[in-house]
Amino acid sequence: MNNLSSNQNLRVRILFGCGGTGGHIFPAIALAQEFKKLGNEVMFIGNRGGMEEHIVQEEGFPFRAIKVQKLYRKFNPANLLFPFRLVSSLLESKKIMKDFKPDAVICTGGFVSGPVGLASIIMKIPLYLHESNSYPGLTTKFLAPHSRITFTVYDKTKSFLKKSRVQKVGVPLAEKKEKATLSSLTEIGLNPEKKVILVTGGSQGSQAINSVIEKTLPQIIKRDWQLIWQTGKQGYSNYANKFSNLSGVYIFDFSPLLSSFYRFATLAITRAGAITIAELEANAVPAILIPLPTAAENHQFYNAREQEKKGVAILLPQAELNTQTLLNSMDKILNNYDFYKNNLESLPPNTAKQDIIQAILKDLGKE
Ligand SMILES: CC(=O)N[C@H]1[C@@H](OP(=O)(O)OP(=O)(O)OC[C@H]2O[C@@H](n3ccc(=O)[nH]c3=O)[C@H](O)[C@@H]2O)O[C@H](CO)[C@@H](O)[C@@H]1O
Repeated sequence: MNNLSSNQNLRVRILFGCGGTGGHIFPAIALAQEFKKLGNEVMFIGNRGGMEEHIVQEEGFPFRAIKVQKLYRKFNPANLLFPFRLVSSLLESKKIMKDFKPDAVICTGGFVSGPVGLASIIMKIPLYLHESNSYPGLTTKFLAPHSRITFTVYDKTKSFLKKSRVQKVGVPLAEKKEKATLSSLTEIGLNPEKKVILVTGGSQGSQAINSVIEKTLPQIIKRDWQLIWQTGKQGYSNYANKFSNLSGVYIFDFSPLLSSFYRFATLAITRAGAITIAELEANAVPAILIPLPTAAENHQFYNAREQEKKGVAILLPQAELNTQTLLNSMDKILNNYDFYKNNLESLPPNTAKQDIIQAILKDLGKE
């Protein structure tokens, strides 16, 4: 057998099911990029109208939309539609699988993972899961007993997935599209000589963080610090109207350039989403983490607590968040900057993508 035909035998077709928030979509994008580089074929299923629809297609991957109904944890009239939508989205997923004929299905969370994972179980297609959070989401808990491997990030997660084969790997980080020219802060109107505070509320932005940043802005400017500020879509035009012409402030709703901004950040003020935390580590950026209090089972708090224990971040609960506590936390990091930087730089490298792909190919007998 020549090399080409033997490689063709090793190629696999991978179908991803993910959606809802960037935190569920980007780990799948990361794996898809890597699988594709190795010559494999990939496809995505996501919710029609969900943020995955444009993110996945912007990344150049084939995308098929299904219509899914989220099952809310608390009573919500929309839950009445759930059984009907589950059946129809399951049939839609099965149809896509019959056409695409995947060797494996990978679900990285979000309610769209439910019907996609379920269809793969019914069709006996090997299912793999990735859970970025310390406390697993509903779909992960439901699907995990049927997955070949459930990949996790935190030690604690295993205790919630007792009937599953679990492998701890970390968060696969996507290669974000870079504007090749963003090589200096001057390109976004900032001064490379001055300190830069990066504010990001995760893929959807954070109103609580935005509001305290607005109040703290005069002090930030007085101290001659600069601000790269992601507001999220909600409230963006209001903040942009007020502050986009202010010297030392670069404001945006959502940007594919976030990875560039990490590179220029002296410190960051963020929620405690799993992907944001992994990106902060990869870019060695000390952070003030303000966990989203309504996150399922308070998982962002536990994420942030782990980071504080490692000496790479400060946990600032939202209930204590105000201009003074924020400025105190910034000062604490800036006054002990070497401590935080050294701890970040001593972390082991993130090899989650490679580890997951190796484990899946081995499990499929394609190594
Ligand atoms: C509200 C909510 O349920 N949040 C959850 C969601 O967070 P969320 O979707 O906000 O995810 P993360 O904060 O973990 O990551 C945000 C992602 O969006 C990207 N980004 C953000 C802003 C921007 O302008 N450009 C950009 O590309 C970041 O680089 C990152 O890759 O999923 C995470 C992983 O399951 C969970 O830990 C969070 O608790």
